[in-house]
Amino acid sequence: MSIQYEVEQLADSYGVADSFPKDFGYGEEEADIEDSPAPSDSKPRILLMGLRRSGKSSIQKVVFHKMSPNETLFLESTNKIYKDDISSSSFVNFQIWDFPGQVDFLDPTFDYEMIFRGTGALIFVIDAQDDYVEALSRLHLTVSRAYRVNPEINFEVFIHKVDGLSDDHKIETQRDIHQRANDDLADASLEKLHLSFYLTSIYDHSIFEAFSKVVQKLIPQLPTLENLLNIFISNSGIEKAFLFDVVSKIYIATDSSPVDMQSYELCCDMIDVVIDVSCIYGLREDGSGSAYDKESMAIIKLNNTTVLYLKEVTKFLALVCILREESFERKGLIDYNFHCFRKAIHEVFEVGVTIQRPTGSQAVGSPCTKAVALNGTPRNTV
Ligand SMILES: Nc1nc2c(ncn2[C@@H]2O[C@H](COP(=O)(O)OP(=O)(O)OP(=O)(O)O)[C@@H](O)[C@H]2O)c(=O)[nH]1
Repeated sequence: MSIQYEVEQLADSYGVADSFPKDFGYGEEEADIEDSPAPSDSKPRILLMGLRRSGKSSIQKVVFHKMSPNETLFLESTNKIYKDDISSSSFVNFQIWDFPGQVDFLDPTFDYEMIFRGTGALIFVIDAQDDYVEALSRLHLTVSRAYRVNPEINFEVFIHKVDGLSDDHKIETQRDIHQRANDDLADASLEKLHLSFYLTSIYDHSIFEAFSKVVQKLIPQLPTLENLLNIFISNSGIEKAFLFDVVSKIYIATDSSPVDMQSYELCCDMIDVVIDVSCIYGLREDGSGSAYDKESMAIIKLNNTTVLYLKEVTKFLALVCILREESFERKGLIDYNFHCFRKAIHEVFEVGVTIQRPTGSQAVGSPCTKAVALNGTPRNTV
């Protein structure tokens, strides 16, 4: 498909400190930000668990560190818990803990009570290209332990590496894993424990889509965001709108019309184009400046009368819309509605920050640890 694009004023300045370094600002292990509301260990966390070589580290590297899928072939096995704090450059203020495959619950040094108590979501990764009998028994052991400690955890199962399977085989594998995992829970009288299943691969957008759904469940403001998006698109003649965390390309909310993978992929690709072009042409001569800032916006006109429209919402968030060319003729109206939408989003997250502030760090184990803290609005820009 040939693409004609205009990228306007991609970057001006957010200051050197806010510029995107090569990995878009993600720190390595446990990089804590100075004005972080909670000490790094009490931040809500997402756990990545599963058997050895199931693909846990690859998922984390591809989604949050821009590693290309082929490079994951050279990843070494993880042999201790790897804590990745992604709050300094992402909207979502959480930690991801990547576990080594062989976590032993009987090991007295493994304080699983402490770990599960502060957990928002537990992602269990199953290698769909391998025999998954052992993975299923490990899944059962892990989720039943975790549920006893903290029934508030969202349990997510990634049936991973499905790029190697045919479409029929994918459906059959998902059905089989779903059936067996739930039978095991029923046998243990744990019917209330709900597992969600996703077919994923790092070689396409499915891993970003699945991670988006996991993160969305942890955002308390989700219904408000969806509502705002619905109002915005219905008053602007827009077909679909996604609110993206720019760095990870996770969408944290969309309007209530169904998501089709193609639209999502198109929007992800647009973010890549904007950031890449901006990194080349948007920085100052001395290389300072930021690839994404308040001025960031882009319009891409496709040759099938579809228009993609991207605009900055906050330091970490962008709105990407899909609309028809004829609707785009009323750009003034869209921009006015966007202005109101942006203001509302800032208000939603300002309230969130104000509510979080008096309590300071969240008490580990309190019900609110399920919800991720959000970097929705930069405090000094509203
Ligand atoms: N085909 C395919 N291979 C994948 C996918 N994800 C990961 N892999 C490969 O699986 C292998 C193991 O990946 P890792 O990410 O190291 O697995 P891990 O679960 O972190 O392993 P441990 O650190 O030993 O627990 C690597 O060779 C990856 O390239 C996928 O979606 N599809």
